[in-house]
Amino acid sequence: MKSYSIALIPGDGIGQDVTEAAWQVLSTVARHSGFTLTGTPFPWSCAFYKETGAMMPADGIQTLRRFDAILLGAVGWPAEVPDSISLHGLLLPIRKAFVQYANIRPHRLLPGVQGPLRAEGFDILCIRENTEGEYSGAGGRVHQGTADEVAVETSIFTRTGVERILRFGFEQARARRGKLASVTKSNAQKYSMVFWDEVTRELAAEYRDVEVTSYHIDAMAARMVMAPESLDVVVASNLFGDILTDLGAAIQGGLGFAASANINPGRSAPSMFEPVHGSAPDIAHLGIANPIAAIWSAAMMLEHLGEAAAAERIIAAIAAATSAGIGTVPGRDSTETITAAVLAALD
Ligand SMILES: NC(=O)c1ccc[n+]([C@@H]2O[C@H](COP(=O)([O-])OP(=O)(O)OC[C@H]3O[C@@H](n4cnc5c(N)ncnc54)[C@H](O)[C@@H]3O)[C@@H](O)[C@H]2O)c1
Ligand SMILES: O=C(O)[C@H](O)[C@@H](O)C(=O)O
Ligand SMILES: [K+]
Ligand SMILES: [Mn+2]
Repeated sequence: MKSYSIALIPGDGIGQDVTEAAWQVLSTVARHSGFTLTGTPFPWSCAFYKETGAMMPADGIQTLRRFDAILLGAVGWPAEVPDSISLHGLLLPIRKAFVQYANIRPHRLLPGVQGPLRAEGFDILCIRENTEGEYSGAGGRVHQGTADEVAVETSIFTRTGVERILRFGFEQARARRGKLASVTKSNAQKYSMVFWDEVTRELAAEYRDVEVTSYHIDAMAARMVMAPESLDVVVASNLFGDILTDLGAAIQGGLGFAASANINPGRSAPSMFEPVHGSAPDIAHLGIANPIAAIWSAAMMLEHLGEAAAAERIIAAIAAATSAGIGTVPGRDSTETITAAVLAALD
């Protein structure tokens, strides 16, 4: 029997609630599908930071490397640890060290879910560059606390990084409806984003079957609201992709529905699967977090591991639950009720 070893990092706040739900679903689907999953939990989080002074141990990356995949909840507890420390201490080092350069985030309405838009038939795949750009962490501060204070933070765009994410986008578009939207702000950012547009045009010559259009980020934000059906695959830099995918989550009914996969396409290291949302301190441990985003992310993990049929079973079970009206009204159904409905649909 095939067996997969999964590193579980529930993290903070509702990350813990939804990872528990996703693991229940994974365990059930594995039982029905003829493979085994072994989960090894890691308590790396803001609480761990408070105890040890680090978000993960010094050999954390080395420890994770031997797993087939990582399932993560959310990282951040801003009341106690600055977000810049928690993000740069756990999530970003994993994405970078494991070359998870493609952050894939699907945005579509599940059956029974009423989004805020009149549009219903959209099916967007956002692909966010996940290792460099605005998240490079290159910068510094001088004269801190004085009137002469200076803060600099430089975006870094490399040909390797830009080309590989665009190529990934073209490939996804080719496998879907053949349309790629490349998002920049090359009117204002005249070096990095002009470079991104140039590489887009270079690759377009190789992918003549894909219809590629370049948009500015501001226009894309409006388009996702006004004409989401006009979009297929959307590829963007790290920060632009981050922002657009919370917008994507909003048009699909909320952050409780938005799944994501941090993929290492070359498979030289494990990929990581997590909902788009954060630790939601406002609802943490109240038992009302929507686990669907995390469960959908778990399905993306199975698909990546080669268990496509089991992944489809999970997506179908989520759809069965939402079709029956479970989890479709924000805040109404408990995490437990929604999880139970998905589990029941798997049986
Ligand atoms: N990838 C990650 O781990 C990740 C992502 C985003 C934010 N964060 C961190 O999480 C913390 C909180 O950030 P934030 O408040 O900006 O964003 P957030 O995504 O945690 O929450 C935004 C809003 O959406 C709601 N929400 C989010 N997920 C939900 C769910 N599953 N069900 C129901 N409602 C849900 C929250 O209650 C909140 O009102 C910060 O520390 C931030 O840095 C981490
Ligand atoms: O990448 C980020 O900015 C955060 O982890 C989070 O907002 C996300 O979208 O993953
Ligand atoms: K998350
Ligand atoms: Mn985000």
